[in-house]
Amino acid sequence: MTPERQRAVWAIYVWCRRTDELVDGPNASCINSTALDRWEKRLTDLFEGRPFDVYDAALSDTVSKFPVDIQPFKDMIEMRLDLRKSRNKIFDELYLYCYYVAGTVGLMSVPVMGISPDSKASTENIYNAALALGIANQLTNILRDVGEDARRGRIYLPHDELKLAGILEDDIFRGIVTDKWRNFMKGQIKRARMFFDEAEKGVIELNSASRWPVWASLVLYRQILDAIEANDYNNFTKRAYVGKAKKLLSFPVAYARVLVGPSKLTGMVNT
Ligand SMILES: CC(C)=CCC/C(C)=C/CC/C(C)=C/CC/C(C)=C/COP(=O)(O)OP(=O)(O)O
Repeated sequence: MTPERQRAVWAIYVWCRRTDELVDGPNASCINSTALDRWEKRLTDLFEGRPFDVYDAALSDTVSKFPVDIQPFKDMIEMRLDLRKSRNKIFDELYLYCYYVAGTVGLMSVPVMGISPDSKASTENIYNAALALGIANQLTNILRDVGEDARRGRIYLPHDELKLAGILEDDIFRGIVTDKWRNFMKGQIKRARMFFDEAEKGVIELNSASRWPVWASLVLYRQILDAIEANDYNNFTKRAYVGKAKKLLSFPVAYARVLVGPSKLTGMVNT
């Protein structure tokens, strides 16, 4: 990415990381809605060019250079307290959680990545693809960390789908890979891949300088799903990850994939 875009992505990352630490970090129990109101006030101040500290100033700089919208940042703050729960009854609840923790990051990123001047796609479709990548990444993150989250007393997977698959919470806490678990995980992985497919349609519509890093990140994160399958769905005690060799191989493949622009590839048809 261009140095300016790199700095902008770092500034967004740092703000998201600080927000995540506030709400989900080691001292989250001391953070109440008043504290989050103060954090949101700092956000509106930095968007208006009045940053509080050097990190806020980095995001102020980004806001002054790219048409970044404040709403996804507010969304990431607004709902975090309500969503800080350790269970999801249905997928809609899990989806909402993924939107606020990761979908928002996709929406924050599009103005920095830039849309190709050759793109024929609607802005809405491109933002939907960015949202889908955030959701896909977060779902993958959740499927990778089932054992780790369970050890923290958290089961993000939809309760109704677990019940339908005949899986009890205790089965997850015990961490035994059964055929029921394998079948359940196959469905979860299939759904996560659907969101990656949705995201793919939008990558090619981005500015040429941004396509490769975004595509590479999509390919790399999606390969975590392959690693879970390769581990025979044991995401209880085995951490699925993409090895260095496979990662390195992914970069030239990703580069070749995005060399052509939206005008030549069947990117996103205006629907
Ligand atoms: C596709 C189009 C049109 C644009 C791209 C838009 C982008 C860049 C989307 C990506 C959004 C993104 C990076 C979301 C964050 C996903 C995620 C799982 C974050 C978790 O981060 P960590 O908490 O550091 O992960 P670990 O759990 O591995 O520590």
